[in-house]
Amino acid sequence: MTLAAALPVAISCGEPAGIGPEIAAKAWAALRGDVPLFWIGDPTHLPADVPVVTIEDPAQAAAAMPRGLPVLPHRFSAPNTAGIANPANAQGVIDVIARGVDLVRSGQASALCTAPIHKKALKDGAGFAYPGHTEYLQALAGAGRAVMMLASEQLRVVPTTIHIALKDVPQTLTPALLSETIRITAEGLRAQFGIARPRIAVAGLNPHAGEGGAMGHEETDWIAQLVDDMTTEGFDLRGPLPADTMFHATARAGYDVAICMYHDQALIPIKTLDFDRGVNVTLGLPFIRTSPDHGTAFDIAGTGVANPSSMIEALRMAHRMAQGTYRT
Ligand SMILES: NC(=O)C1=CN([C@@H]2O[C@H](COP(=O)(O)OP(=O)(O)OC[C@H]3O[C@@H](n4cnc5c(N)ncnc54)[C@H](O)[C@@H]3O)[C@@H](O)[C@H]2O)C=CC1
Ligand SMILES: NCC(=O)COP(=O)(O)O
Repeated sequence: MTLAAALPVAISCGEPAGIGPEIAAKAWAALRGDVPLFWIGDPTHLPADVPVVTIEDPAQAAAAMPRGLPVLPHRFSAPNTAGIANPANAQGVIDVIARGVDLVRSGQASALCTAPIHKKALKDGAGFAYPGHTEYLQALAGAGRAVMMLASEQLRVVPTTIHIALKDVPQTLTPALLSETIRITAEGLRAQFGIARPRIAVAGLNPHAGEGGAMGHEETDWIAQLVDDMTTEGFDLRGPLPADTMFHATARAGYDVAICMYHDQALIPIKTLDFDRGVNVTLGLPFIRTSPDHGTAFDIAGTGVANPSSMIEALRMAHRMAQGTYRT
């Protein structure tokens, strides 16, 4: 399909005080011949030297791409300062995400690629009830559970529990939650990544995967049994594996995705291996959503040094998934 004929990917602006506007503009410059896209946000938040083409309709995005970053304007009411979130802009950030979802679900955009939000700024500024995009998109979709996966060339990881305090992980982690996470992940890898029978590694919760009950009991109580039961059902599973030894190169070659028990168990290995090229993709939604793996980077916002590579990978992945051509 030609660039002009393909539906564009919608980019939500994310936190305007962060690096989101800068990496979106840099991604446009890198992808203008490859990926039709448009940015939803306030054009005054973009770096001053970015050529902007204001559009009224996503259908105008592809034709605008050679001339500048296509922008579907969404005006914010309060001033924006790089590196300092303005609470008065929090609701605008949330509204732009919802607008992007509407455009994808109404068939005007092919996928949503979200620039990073500052979770605390949204909570403090607008009482945002969700700890992240994943949970918000799940609520907007109203179609069951959404699962976070981070993917790069070297590794894919899924945190079973996501944005919760470490002390709450053991109670939140249940057989039903883990089983559902494995099912959604397997289906997502089949449908969106072209892996017919994904090889799935399941991490333990405790050091050394509990070492037979010597260092924790969740593995012997139920995780090992769940892995056995789902293997009998036909899933290609291994585990529970000690998390400290399942991410080295030889171990990684043995599976397509690692199901982890909590946020940092999953995200530390992938961000250490591939911070610049990791992509956050939400599985289980009735539409495509990707995002860079990093956050708002307030410490470098406005300085022009932000690396757009992860954003570029996220946009490429979204576009190829929408075209049905994304294969690992
Ligand atoms: N998808 C999303 O909306 C995400 C949002 N966040 C949010 O971002 C905020 C800040 O989180 P942090 O933990 O500080 O992580 P961060 O990723 O924003 O920054 C961590 C470090 O990496 C650097 N960095 C990040 N992205 C970079 C890029 N593209 N180019 C060059 N350097 C880069 C930063 O300058 C900083 O030194 C938090 O509110 C967090 O919740 C974090 C991850 C994803
Ligand atoms: N650490 C990953 C992260 O916070 C991204 O979460 P989400 O906003 O994509 O749900």
